[in-house]
Amino acid sequence: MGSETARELPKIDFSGVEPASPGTESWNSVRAQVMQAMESHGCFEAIYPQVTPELRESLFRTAVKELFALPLETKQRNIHHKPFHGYLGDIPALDYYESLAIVDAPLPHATQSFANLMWPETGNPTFCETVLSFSKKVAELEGMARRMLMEGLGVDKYYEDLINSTWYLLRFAEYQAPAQGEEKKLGYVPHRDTNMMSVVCQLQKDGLEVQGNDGEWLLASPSPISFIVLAGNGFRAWTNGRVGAALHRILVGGDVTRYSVVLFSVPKKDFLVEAPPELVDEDHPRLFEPYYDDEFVRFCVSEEGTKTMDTLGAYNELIKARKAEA
Ligand SMILES: O=C(O)CCC(=O)C(=O)O
Ligand SMILES: [Fe+2]
Repeated sequence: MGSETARELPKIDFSGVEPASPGTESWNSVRAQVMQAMESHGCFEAIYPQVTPELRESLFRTAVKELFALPLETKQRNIHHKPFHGYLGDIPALDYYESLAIVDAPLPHATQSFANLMWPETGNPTFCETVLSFSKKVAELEGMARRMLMEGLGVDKYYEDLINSTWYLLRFAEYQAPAQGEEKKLGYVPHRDTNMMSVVCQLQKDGLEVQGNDGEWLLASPSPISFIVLAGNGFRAWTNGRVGAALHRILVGGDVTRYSVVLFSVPKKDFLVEAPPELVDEDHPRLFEPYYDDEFVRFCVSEEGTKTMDTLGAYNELIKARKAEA
């Protein structure tokens, strides 16, 4: 016994907790599970029926479908100056992958201007309504998980500051099925997210895999009411390594095209990612030099950054070397 259970991601039920309920018994019990899962795996599966299966269905069957069916030139209007914040397609090593992103998705004007760009004649009100209610609810889940972790680490006094210093990016991705009969292919290379936390929603059961501590890949298999919550390098740095960033990848196989919608919490441009003093002491020396997310992302897409699996570690060495030179 045990071994099969241990191969699954920790599963945590958020159905009884609400953003306004810190301190309740159910909040505290979920918080203990979140702490344990994040410290051991850097991720967990969240059961979260607050996003109903109906909302998920309309997101994937209507909004996402309509979006990817647009002509390539239209999708390419989704431009953003920061790498990985706009349209992505035709990327070497990501042969099956295409994606679009909305910066500040939970804000009505941001989703509306994205829709105006994609559907200039109508602004697609149904798309906006679905995407807005989805991203607002998922942002609440991210906020609760982040708050619980901060409480668990004794640094929740920074919660409001941190929420005000991050914004949300919503990314829609399509992974083409490889030719029929072929074996599974890498849809997205193994990586750790650069941002604070990511919440993955997928319609199909498989695709996303997370590396366990023993190096084995664990298949995430969320249900129609669950999500995968992953800690990224931003949160790893901010928590001085108390929370590890989950290494993950996407495998695609069979003849079903995979779709995902992921909400990322991202440090704002002027926010210095730096562990608070409460998380640094003799037993926990400071692991990472303070940095700005934009510069870290630029490093991650550079030749040097793409050569390493531990982007944060390599970037940190670079900052230290630059400081020593100065
Ligand atoms: O598409 C997914 O499910 C996740 C992709 C991913 O890991 C990412 O965009 O960082
Ligand atoms: Fe990722």
